[in-house]
Amino acid sequence: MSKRIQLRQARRLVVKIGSALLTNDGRGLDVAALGLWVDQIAELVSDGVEVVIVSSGSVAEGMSRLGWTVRPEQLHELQAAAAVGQMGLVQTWEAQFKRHHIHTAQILLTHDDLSDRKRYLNARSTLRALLDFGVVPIVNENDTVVTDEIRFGDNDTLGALVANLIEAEGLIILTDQLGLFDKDPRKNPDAQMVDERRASDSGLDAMAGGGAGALGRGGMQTKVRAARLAARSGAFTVIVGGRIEKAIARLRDGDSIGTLLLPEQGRIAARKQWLASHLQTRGKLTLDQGAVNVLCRGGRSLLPVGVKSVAGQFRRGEMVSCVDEAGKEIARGLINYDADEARAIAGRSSDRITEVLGYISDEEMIHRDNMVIV
Ligand SMILES: Nc1ncnc2c1ncn2[C@@H]1O[C@H](COP(=O)(O)OP(=O)(O)O)[C@@H](O)[C@H]1O
Ligand SMILES: N[C@@H](CCC(=O)OP(=O)(O)O)C(=O)O
Repeated sequence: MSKRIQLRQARRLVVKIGSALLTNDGRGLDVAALGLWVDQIAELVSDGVEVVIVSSGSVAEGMSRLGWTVRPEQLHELQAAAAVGQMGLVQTWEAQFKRHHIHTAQILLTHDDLSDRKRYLNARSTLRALLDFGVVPIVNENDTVVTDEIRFGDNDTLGALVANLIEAEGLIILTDQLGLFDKDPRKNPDAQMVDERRASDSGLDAMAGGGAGALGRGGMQTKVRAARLAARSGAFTVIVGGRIEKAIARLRDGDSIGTLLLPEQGRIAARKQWLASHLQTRGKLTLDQGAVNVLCRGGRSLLPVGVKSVAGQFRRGEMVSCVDEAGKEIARGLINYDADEARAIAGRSSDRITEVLGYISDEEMIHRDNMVIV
């Protein structure tokens, strides 16, 4: 069997696990299965791989704890079930990772959090800090405060958005089927599994038309869509059976299990394209010659010390243009400070930011990952 290099080389991964798998098809949290995934993820972590888990199952687990056998129609009942079930989910993840002396953290997100630039940067900084500390974040939708998402949303999309957010190399979607089939295998016993495709392949849509299982929200359609979303930041997606023995460890070894959906372009090119597509700039930073030279060499962040003046009104997370003293545009990027704060720290060394602002969110005015040289 040919080996897949993508997974062997990955340093940062998102692992998304669906409701049916996590809750033993709705019978209650499958602690044994969860423990086995944790063992494999702990091995990745000790290998130096950074892992974020996107865990579904709060509604299913809440229903099971409350003794409900039929999924309620009322939104607030679903939200109540999610709140009850989330307790069990995070407790179980925490207890299982504790066996490996790994800390976990609960992150509850809504789609809005990731579309608002400022909150996007905040979520990104928190997740990055957790990963730096060797913690495994456990992400789910914040079902208490969302309305549409609990009905139409799905964690496949959330998994892809998190992969974009942390610039993961790959998204692993564990589900109750062995992978993506050319038609719904529950209804078609002759269905064939897809081994590898481009995520953009339009032929995938017809295959994934079959709807979700009783507990899941998305089915394969949302998984294919998630793969396309992940591909926008250059990440690959694997859709794979979570009940396959040692699925995660085997993927890491490069085994061709499940379906691999590939991006069109690499991560750096994809990120630059994404940044470049944010055409609207909200402000302008004029840089001194030293900063211009450093940025033009590439691969470096912009520090406040290299900024001579700040024009415009903008908020943290918005796109600004960086120009040289003659007004020629050098770079664009997502700024870490509001306009007034940027004005206050411009020209100063980063170790004075706390003294001037009373706090520090980042040492850089614009981080190199959030900047494109023009
Ligand atoms: N082409 C397909 N290949 C595989 N599964 C499919 C396909 N079309 C529809 N499905 C259905 O999608 C289900 C998985 O989606 P879902 O229930 O949302 O899972 P999860 O809880 O893992 O997100 C499978 O049980 C399967 O019946
Ligand atoms: N926040 C919800 C997500 C539901 C969901 O997306 O389920 P799935 O399709 O099984 O991943 C929950 O935890 O139940």
